[in-house]
Amino acid sequence: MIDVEDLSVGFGDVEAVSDATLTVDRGEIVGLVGPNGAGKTTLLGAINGLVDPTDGSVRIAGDDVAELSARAIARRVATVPQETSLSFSFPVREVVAMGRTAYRSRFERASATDREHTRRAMERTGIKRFADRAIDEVSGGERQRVVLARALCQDPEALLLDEPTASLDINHQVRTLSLVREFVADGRAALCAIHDLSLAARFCDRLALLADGRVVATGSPEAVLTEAHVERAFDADAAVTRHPVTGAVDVTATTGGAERDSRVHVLGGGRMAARAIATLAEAGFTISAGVLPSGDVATEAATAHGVETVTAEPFAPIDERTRERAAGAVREADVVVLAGVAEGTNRGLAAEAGRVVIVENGLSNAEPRATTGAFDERLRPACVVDVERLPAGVERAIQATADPEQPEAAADD
Ligand SMILES: Nc1ncnc2c1ncn2[C@@H]1O[C@H](COP(=O)(O)OP(=O)(O)OP(=O)(O)O)[C@@H](O)[C@H]1O
Repeated sequence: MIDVEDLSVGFGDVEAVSDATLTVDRGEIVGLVGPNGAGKTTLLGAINGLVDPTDGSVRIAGDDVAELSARAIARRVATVPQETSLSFSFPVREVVAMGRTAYRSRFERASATDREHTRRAMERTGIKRFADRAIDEVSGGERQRVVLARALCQDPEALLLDEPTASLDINHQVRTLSLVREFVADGRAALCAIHDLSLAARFCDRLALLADGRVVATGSPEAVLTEAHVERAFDADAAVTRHPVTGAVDVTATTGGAERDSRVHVLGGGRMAARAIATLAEAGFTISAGVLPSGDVATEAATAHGVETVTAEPFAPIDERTRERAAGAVREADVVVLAGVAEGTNRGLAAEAGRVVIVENGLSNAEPRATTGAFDERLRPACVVDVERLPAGVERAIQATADPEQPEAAADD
């Protein structure tokens, strides 16, 4: 159904996907697993024709994607993207109905079939309750289900899903993947990038493990999720067992000793920074933080975890001595985590840091995603984290801080 052959995709000097070969047959879900930056999103982008390969080919049901129009691709493949923030404010119902645009001309009215597909997609994803609300007035997890409904409404032959469960509670994670199972049951196919290896093992028929743009293993979850594969691909210690309830392969990453020596400096503030501090502290890292506003939840979390913190009065100008103390901690850190939206001094400090990981509504290790205000372009080069060198434990702990529901309000300095 989906045939990817010797596919390579490059962005300038970066070869994001190298010589990847992969098939997804009718009736199966294939899980695409691998560390951040492995090339999963890029591979999905090449399959739905959004990204041009530098080499190789992609066929959907025998048709070469490079030779299909966008509309023809949309009738065959629907994508549930990782980034679900939509920059307009249509009602949920209309967002779902947009899945039908591949089937009619721009000014044509929705047919009875279109309406029936829209209704069924909303029913299956359980979003009817808020169908009349604006898309920017629903939570992150609800929005993710709306985007899945839009893809189902498109009635495609194949679904491409990029982290479809990332913002979902445990109930909706299982429901969503069960829906994908139902989707493939009648001979369609799904390829799903997914970070939760245990969920992947439970719901996918086969897995493809990607690392550094290459497919390093394919096969059954048991064959792919071995300790050796996981440790090599993710640079993490892993324990592979069987889940006591589901019986599926269960992967638990453990923090290796060397990672604990890393110094992490947290900039920003608010709940997101508080969670970054708590998770990193629990993972055993040496942490410093600030400049944080005194009285802020992040400052409270820092105090509770005995973190060395530079604080200043909220909204007051930051004096040079305070800034210099924070700058000293930033210089000493191996990794700087920008959690929540940092303005002014903190943004300047981040711009001076060698390696910065931005934590916002999810982790971005490569492309900075600012949720409010303009993004300071000076930060961009600093944000392209060298994944090879980023201690795996830092990355995992940071990911655990991602708040799926609420983009964090700015904690100004
Ligand atoms: N538009 C782009 N320009 C330059 N480099 C890019 C671009 N998009 C992705 N990359 C790079 O390509 C590589 C693969 O990125 P990709 O987003 O496909 O990884 P991923 O496996 O989906 O990661 P994640 O798990 O973090 O979502 C990374 O090194 C990334 O920095």
